[in-house]
Amino acid sequence: MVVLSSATSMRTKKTKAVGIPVVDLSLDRSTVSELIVKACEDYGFFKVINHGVPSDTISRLEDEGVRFFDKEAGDKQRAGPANPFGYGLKNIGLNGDKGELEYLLLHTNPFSIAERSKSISNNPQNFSCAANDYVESVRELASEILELMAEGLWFPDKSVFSRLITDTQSDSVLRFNHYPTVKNREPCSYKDDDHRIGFGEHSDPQILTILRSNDVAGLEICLHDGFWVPVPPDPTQFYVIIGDALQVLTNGRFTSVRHRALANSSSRNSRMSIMYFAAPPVNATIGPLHELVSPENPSLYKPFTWGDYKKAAYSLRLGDCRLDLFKLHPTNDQKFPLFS
Ligand SMILES: C=C1C[C@]23C[C@@]1(O)CC[C@H]2[C@@]12CC[C@H](O)[C@@](C)(C(=O)O1)[C@H]2[C@@H]3C(=O)O
Ligand SMILES: O=C(O)CCC(=O)C(=O)O
Ligand SMILES: [Fe+2]
Repeated sequence: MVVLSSATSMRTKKTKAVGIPVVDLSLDRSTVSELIVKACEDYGFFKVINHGVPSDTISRLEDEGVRFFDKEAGDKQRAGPANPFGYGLKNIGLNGDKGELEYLLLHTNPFSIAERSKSISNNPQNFSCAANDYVESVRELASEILELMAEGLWFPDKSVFSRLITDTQSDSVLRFNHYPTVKNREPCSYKDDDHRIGFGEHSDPQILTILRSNDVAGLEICLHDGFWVPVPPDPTQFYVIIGDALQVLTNGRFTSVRHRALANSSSRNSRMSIMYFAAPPVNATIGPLHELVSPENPSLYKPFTWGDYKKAAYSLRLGDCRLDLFKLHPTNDQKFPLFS
């Protein structure tokens, strides 16, 4: 099943009908695992339906997010500045990237959530509880999807990916992005050609991302041929984004999709998205799995720890191709020198 959308090339501005894959998790396991592998190879992105996350778990966290972003600027600033965790306004990361948004970035460790919630909410216990329940539910969903991927790739060990994110030391992150409505004539912090950018083009560094938004559009993904495809918002379902670490683990068989969020200029309502970035522990080694390496498919990346990769990500700009730093067979057009 696919949802139809239209794609625009940055250069030609041509559009074409494009189907974003939809995976129904209630179908039989072997069909689901095949569909997921195909979506990961072709798009690095898909939508899941019948995902099993309770609607009440979603709405409780959504309400907490709305309550926070509705606060006075000064109150929100008590939870900032984002360094990288906390409340951020227009500044993304530590190297000068900007976008038309405000956000909250939290580590998913329950102690860290409990500490942060004191500056986020007037009822910190409610916030912590909603965030922990949500994290637990989407972690289960992410773990199920990773097991289905391993099955679809015919790996004997079906938890080869999932155990990286279910580890108690997992470095996973929860993010709320809020894109206020900007009128087209208002000055804009970040503009790329004709686009007012909410969150600029990038790939996610982690293993995978589970994204959900309210019913306001803005997210776009980039296809292998360079066309940008708007993703129709669907508040009841989740989108899955393949991250760089999964690209490496699968030796390039799955590709991390580049995506962006356009600033919210056409809608009367503001857009809010919530992302769970599923990551391994900081000291976990990420490298191509031996099942996907052969003389015909030599290893494309040198192994690194998740900690090394995060360090590289935070030393670069949002749109940089940080995976190039870890390629084993660099080409001349690469942007960065390799680490020695
Ligand atoms: C500019 C940056 C923001 C980011 C860290 C980075 O240096 C490059 C990767 C960015 C990203 C994209 C996905 C997630 O939103 C994020 C939390 C992550 O892990 O990597 C952000 C980082 C951030 O906003 O701190
Ligand atoms: O807000 C969105 O829809 C996407 C944001 C995103 O890609 C990110 O925070 O990494
Ligand atoms: Fe992202």
